[in-house]
Amino acid sequence: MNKRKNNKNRNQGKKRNRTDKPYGKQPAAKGKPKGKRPSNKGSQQTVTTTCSGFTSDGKGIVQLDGQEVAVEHLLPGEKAEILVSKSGKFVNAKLKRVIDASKDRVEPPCVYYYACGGCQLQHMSNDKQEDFKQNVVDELMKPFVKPEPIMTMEHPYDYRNKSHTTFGLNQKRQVIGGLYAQHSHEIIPIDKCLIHDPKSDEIANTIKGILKSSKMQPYNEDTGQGFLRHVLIKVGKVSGEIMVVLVAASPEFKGKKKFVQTLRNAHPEITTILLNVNTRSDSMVLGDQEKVLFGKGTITDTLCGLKFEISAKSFYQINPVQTEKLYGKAIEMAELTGKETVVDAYCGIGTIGLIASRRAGKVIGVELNKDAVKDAIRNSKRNDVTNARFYQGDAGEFMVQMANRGEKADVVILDPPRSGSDEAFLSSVAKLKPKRVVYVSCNPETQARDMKYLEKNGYKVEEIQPVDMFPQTFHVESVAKLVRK
Ligand SMILES: C[S@@+](CC[C@H](N)C(=O)[O-])C[C@H]1O[C@@H](n2cnc3c(N)ncnc32)[C@H](O)[C@@H]1O
Repeated sequence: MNKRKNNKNRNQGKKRNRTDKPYGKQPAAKGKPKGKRPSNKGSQQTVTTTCSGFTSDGKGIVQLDGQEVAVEHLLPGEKAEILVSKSGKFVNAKLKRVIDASKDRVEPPCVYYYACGGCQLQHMSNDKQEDFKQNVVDELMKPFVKPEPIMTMEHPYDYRNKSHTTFGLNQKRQVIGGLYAQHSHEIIPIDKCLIHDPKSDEIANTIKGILKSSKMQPYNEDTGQGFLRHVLIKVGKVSGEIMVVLVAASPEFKGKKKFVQTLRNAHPEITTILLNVNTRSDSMVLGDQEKVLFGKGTITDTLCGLKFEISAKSFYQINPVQTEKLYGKAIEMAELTGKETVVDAYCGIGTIGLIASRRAGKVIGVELNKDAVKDAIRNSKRNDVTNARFYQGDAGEFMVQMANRGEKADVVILDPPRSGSDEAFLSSVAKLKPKRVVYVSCNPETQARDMKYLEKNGYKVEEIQPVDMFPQTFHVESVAKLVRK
């Protein structure tokens, strides 16, 4: 397995010694007068306690009045002062000061870490992150088999091929761009995110500069005024192709020509620019309306030796280095001999199915997103694949129809969203009786739930492989092989 024990990356070697000083720029320490020891203050109270374990999202657990409470940025075994506030039955606890630090604590390499919330584990050494994720998967998979050691990443930074920057005005009405703070719509101005592809941050900073020097205003969610909401950037890590999607509140793009020209002059490496119009008030980044301003409107990248065209609205795995390991394992678990009929459910742009097609008799892909299905069909042509068909629709309904028609599937590979699959899909798998099911998941919790259903309905989990697709965050990917009993 790819262990990163010898990894000399940014936060290795910066472990702190045990000390009673506060650590880094912890959020709870912000704005508090140094050295002052607050005690009871209204419903707030400072408590000294010791962390007993982790929650599944990487927070520390402390016991308060017999109740388990989660504290961000606290590590098991650490003694700390925490600020506790109570409102009815609801207890909120924030880390104020670490008194006795864990050997696993490191200085977070990102200066925005405590304000941003996009990453949750940067205060842990890479080895500890690995242990934490392994334990999360081991714990969830206890009813099945012992998971394999997690596949980690040599350089667990700069991996995201997709970035998303939000623009707004600060209190001085200056243009800012960055990420939303956790659980809020407050923009944290950020110039560089350590898990983004560095090129995408350079481009986002250029766009911020163009906004500052033009009359274009960022969109204001409260007033509904302004134009530019977000910028989505997708980078083909192998091809070097770059897509910039300007997400605006209206299709009226004044100064469009000049904006596009200025951006292209600054970044000739951009291969396509799109305008996406999002008039919605929910948290969806992209709206339905899309217009290509420059280039072909898609980018292409290479994964596992095949070329894939990717649209703005299609899903594409965000960490291609780890995706190759994940897909390699999924294909190995499928045990294809060249004859099998394979279902690639929740197939996105067809990546897994097209890679499997080289060793299968026939591939049937199903996906809800229309643009992704178009990409999948184009991708099968682009790679001269003649034994794959892709269909648009709900995977559950599609499988019900397949089962009702008495169709055959030897292997079902599924890779649903975080919410997991559904009973329609899983009960149809049980009816179709494929020899093997390969379940790829970005949420082992829903994966375990669905595998429990499959175990009750004729399958046995034989192998589980966790993969760290999202270093520095609490998220973990898992791929499992189930065989017909
Ligand atoms: C985690 S992604 C996996 C995509 C692809 N397998 C890959 O590796 O790139 C999940 C995909 O499921 C699609 N999806 C979500 N709900 C769906 C449903 N009910 N039926 C079919 N596809 C769905 C999403 O659009 C997305 O493309």
